[in-house]
Amino acid sequence: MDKNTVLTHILKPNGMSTLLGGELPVSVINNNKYISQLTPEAPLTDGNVDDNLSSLDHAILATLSGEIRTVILMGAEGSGKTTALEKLVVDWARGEHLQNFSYVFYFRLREIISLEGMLSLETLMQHHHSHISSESMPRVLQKPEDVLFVFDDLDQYKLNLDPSVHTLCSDPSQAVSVSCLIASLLHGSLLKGAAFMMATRPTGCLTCLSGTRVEVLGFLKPQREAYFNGFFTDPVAANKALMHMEKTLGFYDFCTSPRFCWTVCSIYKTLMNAGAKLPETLSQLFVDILVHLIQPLSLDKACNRELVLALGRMASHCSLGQHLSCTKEELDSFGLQRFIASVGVFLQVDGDLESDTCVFSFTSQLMQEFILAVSFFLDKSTSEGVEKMLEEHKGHAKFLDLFLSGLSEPIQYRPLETLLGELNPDQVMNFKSWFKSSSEETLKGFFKDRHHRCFHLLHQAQNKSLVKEIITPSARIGISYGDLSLQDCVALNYVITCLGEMKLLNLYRTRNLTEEQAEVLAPAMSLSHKILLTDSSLSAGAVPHLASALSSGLTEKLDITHTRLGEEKFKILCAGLRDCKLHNLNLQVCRLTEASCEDLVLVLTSAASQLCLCDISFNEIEDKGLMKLCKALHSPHCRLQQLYLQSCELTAASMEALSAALCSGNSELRELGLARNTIGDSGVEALCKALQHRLCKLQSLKLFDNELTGVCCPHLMESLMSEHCVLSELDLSVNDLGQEGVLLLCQALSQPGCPMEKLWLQRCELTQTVFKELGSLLRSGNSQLKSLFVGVNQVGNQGVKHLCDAVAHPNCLLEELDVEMTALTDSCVEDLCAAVRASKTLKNLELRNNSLTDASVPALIRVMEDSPNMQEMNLQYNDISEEAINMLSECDKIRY
Ligand SMILES: Nc1ncnc2c1ncn2[C@@H]1O[C@H](COP(=O)(O)OP(=O)(O)OP(=O)(O)O)[C@@H](O)[C@H]1O
Repeated sequence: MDKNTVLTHILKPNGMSTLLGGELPVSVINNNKYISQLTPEAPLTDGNVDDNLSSLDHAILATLSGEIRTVILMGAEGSGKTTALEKLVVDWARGEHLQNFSYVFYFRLREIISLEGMLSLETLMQHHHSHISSESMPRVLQKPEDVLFVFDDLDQYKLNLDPSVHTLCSDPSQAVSVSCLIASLLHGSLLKGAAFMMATRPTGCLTCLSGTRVEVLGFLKPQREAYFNGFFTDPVAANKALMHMEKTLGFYDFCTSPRFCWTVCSIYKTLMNAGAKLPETLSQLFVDILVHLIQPLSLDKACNRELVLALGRMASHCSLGQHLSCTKEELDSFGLQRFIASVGVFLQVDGDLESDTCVFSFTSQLMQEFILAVSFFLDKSTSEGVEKMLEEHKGHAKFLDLFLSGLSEPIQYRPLETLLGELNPDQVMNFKSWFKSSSEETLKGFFKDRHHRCFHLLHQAQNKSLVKEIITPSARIGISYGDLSLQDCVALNYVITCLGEMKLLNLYRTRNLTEEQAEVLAPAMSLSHKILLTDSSLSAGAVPHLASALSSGLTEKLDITHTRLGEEKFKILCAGLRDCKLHNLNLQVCRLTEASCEDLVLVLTSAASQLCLCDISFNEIEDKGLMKLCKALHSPHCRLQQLYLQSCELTAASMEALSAALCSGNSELRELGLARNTIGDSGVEALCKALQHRLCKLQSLKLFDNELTGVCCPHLMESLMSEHCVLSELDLSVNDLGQEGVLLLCQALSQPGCPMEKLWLQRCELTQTVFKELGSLLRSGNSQLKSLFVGVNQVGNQGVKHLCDAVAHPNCLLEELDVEMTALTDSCVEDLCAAVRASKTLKNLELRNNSLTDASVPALIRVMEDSPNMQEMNLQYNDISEEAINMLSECDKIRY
C-alpha cells in the first residue's frame, strides 16, 4: 500500500483549530509541535504517578509488538488520545514505526456512527479508505496479522460491544450494524489476528474488551513547560504565562489536558498582547474566554444574550440528561437555529452542518458548566432558586457552584455585562443569600469537605470583605483539615490570608504534605498562632517552606508529634526556628537523635529565641543528646521553662550535667519531665544537688518509672527540707521506693513551709503504714498538698480510711485524691462519704478499678449531689450492674 496516500488521505485536515477545540492534531504533528507524553509504567496504579513513568508512544508500540496486540488508550477529555494515535499512524506512514503492519485503517467512531443502517467490513474499509481498491481488498483480508485497526472516540457513542448481545459475523462482505461490525472485529470472529489500537475517555464501558490499557496522563509539569515554550516563541512571555497558569490553575486536574493548555495559552497570548491583566481564578479565565469567543461574532447585545441563553438551555439539557451530544432538531429547540453558522465557535460539530445527522457537543465539560452558570444569572424569565438548580445538577456539574460564586461578584461579571447586558439582580442576590446561609450552617459543622467547598467558593469570589463576613468568630475553623488536596490548600490559604490571622491551623493526619502544598500554605502557616501537624508525614521539600513560614510568622505553637521527621528534616526545620515567635514546640516521636540536639541548641541559644516549652519525649536522644542540650540551659538566651524528656533512653550518666545546668544561674527551667528513663538512684542523687541550690528554679519534677529504690529517698528528703528547694510537684510513681523510703519522704513533707502541692506515688508498693503517715501529714497543718495520687497500691479499705479521716479534717487542703485500684469494697463507702461531706476543698475523687458494687451507688450519688465543691468522681471499672449504671447516668458529676 502507498503510505503517502495514507498520509494525505487519512490525515487530511478535517475541520479547523478553535479556541476551545484545540489546534488540530494534524497541524500539531505537521508543525513539529507534538510533545511526547508519559504514562505510568504499571498501567492504572493508584500510586504516585511521578514514580514510574515511561513514554506513552513507547508503551503503545511495545504492546503492539507483543502478543496481546490490542491496546486501549484511556484518558480524560482533551488529554491527547487522538493526537497520540494520529502521530503513530503518521510515523507508520513515514516508515518510522509499526513497520510489521502492511495496512493501517484509522476510524473515528464519531464519523462512522453517522453512517446509517447496515454495512459490511469491506464497505467500511472502502468508504473511509477510498485509496484501497477492490482488487487489493483480498490481499488485505488474507493476511489479517498485517492489519492494524485504529478506533478513536470509543466512548463517544454508546456502542454495545458485548459479544453476547450480537450475532457476531465472520464474513467481511456481510452487512451488519456498526456495533456488531466492531464487536465482531474486536472479538476476533472477523479478521482474526488483526491488531487494534483504540482510544476512549474513562466513561466508555469497556468491561467486555480485553487488551492492554494504557493511561494517557496528559501534560505533567515538564510537558506543560515544553508546550508553553513551543506556543510562545518569546521565552520570557512563555515563562510568564506558564508561571501564571501554574500559580492560579496548576492545582486543578484539568490543567494536564493539552486541549486546556492550548485554550489557556491562546487567551493569555491575546491578553498579554493587549497589555491586559491575566485572570486570577478559573471563573475569571472563563469570563475572558467567553468574551473572546463572542466579541468577534459582532452581534448586538440582545443577540449575544440570546445566544448565551440558548447555549445555556443546551448546557442544562446535556447536564441534566447526561447527554454527550445533541441533534440538530434539539439545537433548534434551544433557540440556536439562528446562530447555526456560529455554533462551531462554542461546540464540537460532527458531520455536515447542512445534514440532519450532524451532531453537536460541548468541547469541554468546564465550558458547559460555565455557560450554565452565566445563563442562570442572565435569565430574567425564571426565578428558579440557586439551591434547586444546584440540587438538580448535583453529581453532573463539579464546578457549577464555583462559577456561580465567581460570577456573583461585580469585578468578574462586569466584562460580561458590557457584552450581554445586565445580569438579573434578583438571581445574584438569591445566590448571595444562599451562599451566606449555607456556609453559616456548614461552618458550624465538622465536615471538612464542606468547609473546603465553602473556601473554594470564597476563593472564586475574590472578595476579602466577603471572607470576613462569612468566616465569623463562631465558625468552627479549627477542625482538622488534614490531607488537603493542592486545590484545598490554595483556597484555605486564600481565606486565611484575607482574614489576616488564624488561631489554629489544624492539619492533623496529613498523610503526605508535599513541597507544593507546603509552598502554597506557607502564607497561611505564618499567619497561624498554632499549627497542628500531629500524626502527619512531611516530605523533604515541604520542610523548608514550613521553616520559612515559622521564621517570618506569628506562630507560637507548633505540634509535630508523631511525624517521624528524622535528623535531616529536623535540621532544616531548625533553621526557621532560630528567629521566630515560637513558644511551644512539641516534638514527640520525631525520630530525633543526639545530633538533632545540636540543632535544637542553636535554636534555644539564639538571641531571638522565645521557646519556653519543648517536648522531646519518645526520641532516642540518649545521654549524649541531653548533655548537648544542657549547653543551652547555660545560655542567658535560653528561655526554656518546661522540658519533657519522657522515654529518651536517659541514664544517670547525663544527670550530673543536667544538675549543673539547672543551677547555672541562667536556667529558667521550672518543669522537667524525665518519666520512663533509667536514671536510677544515682541519677536522682545528682539531681538533688540542683534541687538544693539557690539558683535552681525547678518546681516540677517527673521521675515516673525510673528504676528508683529507697536508696534515693534520703537524698530527696534532704532536698525537700533544704531552704532553697521550690519543688511543688513530684512524680515518683512506678518506682519501688519501699516503706522506709516513703516514710522518709513523708517526714520531709511534714516540715513547715514545704512547698509540695502535687505528689504522685502510684504503683509504689505502698503499705497501710505509709497511708497512715500520709494521713497524719495531711492533718498536720503543715502540708500544702492539694493533689495526691496514690492509686495502684493494694492497701484496701483500712489503708484508704486513713486518708478519708484526713480529708475530713479541717487542716487538709486536698482538692484531688486518686485511690484507683486500692482494693476498695463497699465497706469503705461510709468513710468516703463522710470525708467528702466534711471537706471544704475536695473536688475530684478517683475510684476507678475497685470493687464497689450497686449497694454503694445510692450513697455515692447522694454525696455528690449534696457536695457543692465536688466536680467529679470516677467509678469506672467497679462491679456495678447495668441497672445501677442507669441511676448513675442521672448524676452528671459521676463518670462510670
Ligand atoms: N502530544 C501533544 N502535543 C501537542 N499538543 C497536543 C498533544 N496532544 C494533544 N494536543 C493538543 O490538545 C488538543 C486535544 O487533544 P486530543 O484531541 O488528542 O485529545 P483527546 O484525548 O482525543 O480528546 P477527546 O477526549 O475530546 O477525544 C489537540 O487538538 C492538540 O491541539
